[in-house]
Amino acid sequence: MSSFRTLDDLPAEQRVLVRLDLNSPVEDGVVQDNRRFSRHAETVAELAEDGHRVALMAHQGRPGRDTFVSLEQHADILAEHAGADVDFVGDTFGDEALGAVRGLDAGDVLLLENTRMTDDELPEKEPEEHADSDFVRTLAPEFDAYVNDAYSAAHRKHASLVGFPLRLPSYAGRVMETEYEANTAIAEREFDGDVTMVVGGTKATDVIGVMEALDGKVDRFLLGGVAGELFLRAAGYPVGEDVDTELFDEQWDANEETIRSVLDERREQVTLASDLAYEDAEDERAEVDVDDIVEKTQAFLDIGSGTVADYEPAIRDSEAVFVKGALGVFEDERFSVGTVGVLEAIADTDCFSVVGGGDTSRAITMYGMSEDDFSHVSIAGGAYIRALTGEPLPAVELLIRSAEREA
Ligand SMILES: Nc1ncnc2c1ncn2[C@@H]1O[C@H](COP(=O)(O)OP(=O)(O)OP(=O)(O)O)[C@@H](O)[C@H]1O
Ligand SMILES: O=C(O)[C@H](O)COP(=O)(O)O
Repeated sequence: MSSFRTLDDLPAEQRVLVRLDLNSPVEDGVVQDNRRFSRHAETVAELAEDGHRVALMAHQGRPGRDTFVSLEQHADILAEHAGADVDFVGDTFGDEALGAVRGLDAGDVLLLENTRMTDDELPEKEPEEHADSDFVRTLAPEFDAYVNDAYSAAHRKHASLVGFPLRLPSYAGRVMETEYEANTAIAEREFDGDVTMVVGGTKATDVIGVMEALDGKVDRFLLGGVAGELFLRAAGYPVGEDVDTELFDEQWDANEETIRSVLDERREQVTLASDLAYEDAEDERAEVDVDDIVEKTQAFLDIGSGTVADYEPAIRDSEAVFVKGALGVFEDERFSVGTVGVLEAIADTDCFSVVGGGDTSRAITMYGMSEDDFSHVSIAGGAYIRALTGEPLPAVELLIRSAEREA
């Protein structure tokens, strides 16, 4: 299906420059382990075991943010998952980095410093301009091949993602390969039965855009989270407004027209929550039917159990289910009923299933579900959204161009 080359095509004994996406939550300066490490570790271990000399590039945070830190801790976490040593050099492409790269032996792995610490990385430029930057022109001649495994950053036109494939024969890593195939399935594959999309989370603008773009590809949308409340508002219920939050009003203004047109044109495809959950005066979970809500006086933090029961048969009857966004604030166990109930219903079927979004996929681990019960659990956020809508990903395009050039 994909028209880029993969590690199966990589010649032996290469000096490989590999782009990973290890961008992670950072709490009080401590980098938090997550799925991105365990997934990329497989690509890294394979390259090392095959005897290549491996230099890794990755980014963390953005300049000016608390999460903008060195990759020193990332090297240790990655090493643990890969079961191999991962050396670290605190330099991106200066003399220190070049010295460490030249010192690599077969099977060695080295992580270079945060790519966003060089000024050449971040400007959104055309690939040709990036390929001409000092960063790319200095590092590329040290390598025989470039491997991009950073599917979750593939929507960015940054030097380490789009510059190197113009200078080196380029290949997709294992994460890139699997993510690409699973996430484009909704746009590319024909399913015999119904395709269902579960839509929730806080980024309503993103998911409403997906709903609009997937007209014709999805038979049924099951709604929750912020988008779910905005749709209820459009359907005439007194919800979907901010009460001590900043999640609703702005996104309502930005999306009201689209929401109304989706409801007007495709009402039968959109299933709205029939009940919602909130925190009562005793700090317990309480539920209310949407028909009984007179005024929104406090936040709704989950879909209700009646809604979960409505959604389960729809999931059971589906051929494919795609998830984007959690149906409630699942991080608080009291409000995990919707997200966990729907994920468990998906896990119980043998439909083709993809769970996307960094936050949402965390619920699988948090509540003891097994990743193996889903066809694919994506580690991508923005790139997943773009894949669902069929928008091309610049870094993937460059891998395809490299394959065409070398053919
Ligand atoms: N009703 C709600 N009110 C407030 N927050 C909610 C509600 N429902 C879900 N959430 C929150 O949505 C978050 C997940 O949504 P988000 O839009 O970030 O999606 P994601 O696709 O998982 O992540 P990302 O795109 O960041 O990788 C969860 O952390 C959850 O707490
Ligand atoms: O975490 C992500 O979604 C990717 O690494 C992209 O990061 P960015 O949004 O800071 O470019």
